[in-house]
Amino acid sequence: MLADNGSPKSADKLAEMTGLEPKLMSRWMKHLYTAGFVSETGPDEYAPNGISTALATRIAGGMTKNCYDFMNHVHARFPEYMKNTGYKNPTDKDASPFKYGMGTDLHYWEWISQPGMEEKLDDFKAHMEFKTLGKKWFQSVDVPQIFDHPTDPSATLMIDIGGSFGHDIIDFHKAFPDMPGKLVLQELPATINTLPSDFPSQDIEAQAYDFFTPQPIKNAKVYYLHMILHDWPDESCRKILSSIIPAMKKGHSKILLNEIVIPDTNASWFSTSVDMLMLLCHSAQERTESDWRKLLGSVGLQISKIWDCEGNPEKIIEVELV
Ligand SMILES: C[S@@+](CC[C@H](N)C(=O)[O-])C[C@H]1O[C@@H](n2cnc3c(N)ncnc32)[C@H](O)[C@@H]1O
Repeated sequence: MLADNGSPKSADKLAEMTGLEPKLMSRWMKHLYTAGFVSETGPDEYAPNGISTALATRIAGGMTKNCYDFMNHVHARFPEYMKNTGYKNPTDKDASPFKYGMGTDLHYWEWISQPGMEEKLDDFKAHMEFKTLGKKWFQSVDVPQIFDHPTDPSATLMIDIGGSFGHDIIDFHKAFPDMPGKLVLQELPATINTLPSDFPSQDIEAQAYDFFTPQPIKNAKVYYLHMILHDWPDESCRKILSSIIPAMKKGHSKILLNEIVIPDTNASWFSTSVDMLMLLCHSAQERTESDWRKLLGSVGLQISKIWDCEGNPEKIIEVELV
């Protein structure tokens, strides 16, 4: 649809360009118009609108495919899953709606990291980039205060644990190129092994690491986890946090959780939509402030501050050893 500067095209023309049978294209385009995805410019003639133009980009298109493509199998079988599990709140990562719907024994991350899933992993990567297109967390908090005005270039400034393909830590480095200290991206080997050769390895170290194993980098200033714990039920979150705690230096190290905090009333559609996605993919959840305090307290951590991030649903939760 975007060819020739998005000029209006007949359904027949679109059929010719894509190989669809013209009658099918005509029926389809009428429906896409009623659903708000395209503009109708005449009888059986259409042009892209803002939505179709955005969906044609790698980032918005990949995000949409990641949420709906194979996940439609999970949505379709969810009522059956609920019936079989007695309509209980799913909290078992080994018996998630995803596993049931996809008919797989693999957890979401194992499934999407398999050989042959490169395109789906790329859609996931696009989804992660999409959700950080707006204002970044470090643009709406007092960064020097959080990092306690660092001065030692040989110390580890921040580790982005489960940082996907590095988009957050790369952007942080661009925003604070002169802040002293090392930056590290930690991720599963399937992701680290596919980092582009131009990954800024001189400035940011990339390390293959499973966050259920002991954190190898001790005394870092900040252990940053962006939308990690929301992928896991409480029991798994306790294991992830417990793998970091022995590496932390009391009075120095912090964990920064960049996570949704669901308010007690008037939650946003974004927060509850992501909550439903976490339920389906991982038997996991978004959390309220009291959920966070309870979870963190159960492993000997405490919240020192929650930064509102100018109303963004994703907050910065500053966490220290008790
Ligand atoms: C929801 S994504 C968040 C990615 C990134 N932090 C962001 O917010 O854009 C969760 C990430 O955790 C990574 N992950 C899952 N299991 C992991 C494990 N056991 N060890 C390390 N990373 C893991 C996934 O590969 C994925 O990139």
